[in-house]
Amino acid sequence: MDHSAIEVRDLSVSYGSTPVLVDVQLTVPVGAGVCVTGENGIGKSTLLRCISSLQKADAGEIEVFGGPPGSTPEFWRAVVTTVEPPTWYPGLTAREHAELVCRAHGLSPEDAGLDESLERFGIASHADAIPPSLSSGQKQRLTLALALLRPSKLLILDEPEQRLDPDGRAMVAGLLSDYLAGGGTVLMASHDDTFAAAAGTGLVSMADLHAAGLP
Ligand SMILES: Nc1ncnc2c1ncn2[C@@H]1O[C@H](COP(=O)(O)OP(=O)(O)OP(=O)(O)O)[C@@H](O)[C@H]1O
Repeated sequence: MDHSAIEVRDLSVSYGSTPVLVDVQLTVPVGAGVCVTGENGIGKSTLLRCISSLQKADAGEIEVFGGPPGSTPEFWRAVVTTVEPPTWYPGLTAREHAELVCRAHGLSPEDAGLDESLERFGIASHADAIPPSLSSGQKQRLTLALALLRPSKLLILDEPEQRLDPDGRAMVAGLLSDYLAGGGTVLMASHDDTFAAAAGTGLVSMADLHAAGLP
């Protein structure tokens, strides 16, 4: 049966008595790139967390590739989310983190292009450092390198451009554009319209996702 990559219907989330998402609707077809935009605090991360199954909504339905998010190993094989800040394994280097990601997905580091990836992301010279010792931008580069090193069908990225320098933003945008060209689906939140356009994603305003206007 054909289904969308993401289908969100009537999603509502409140923090205490404060509604953040009210009857939010969103459809992301397979192979599409969507960038959710909007002011700080409007609920972009909350939406991405719910779609990633990292947060329960108060009401509404979410389907990812036709099923409930987060409930099966198939979901986690298909979906990469960087919505939650990464946790690093104590004492493992950046390269060893990348090796783990490859092997967990049945790939040899050579076949996955680990060295090329570390090179492309500008972290090859820090491959033997542990991630907590990297700068914030280098940590973000490593996070995205790990996200793209493994096979997937859907990327859910919360402000992937944050902390990246202009060259880094252009490089990541190019890789996301390639990911879409290869048939992958991207849902991200961003404050950088230029980055979103370079990545090949279409802009969707968070305010417009509320069926009855903003809460
Ligand atoms: N765990 C929480 N407890 C209480 N309030 C929260 C919690 N998480 C988020 N909020 C509030 O919900 C609103 C939406 O937050 P969210 O992080 O989803 O917004 P955002 O659009 O991603 O913002 P930004 O552009 O700053 O990243 C904000 O007002 C925020 O303070």
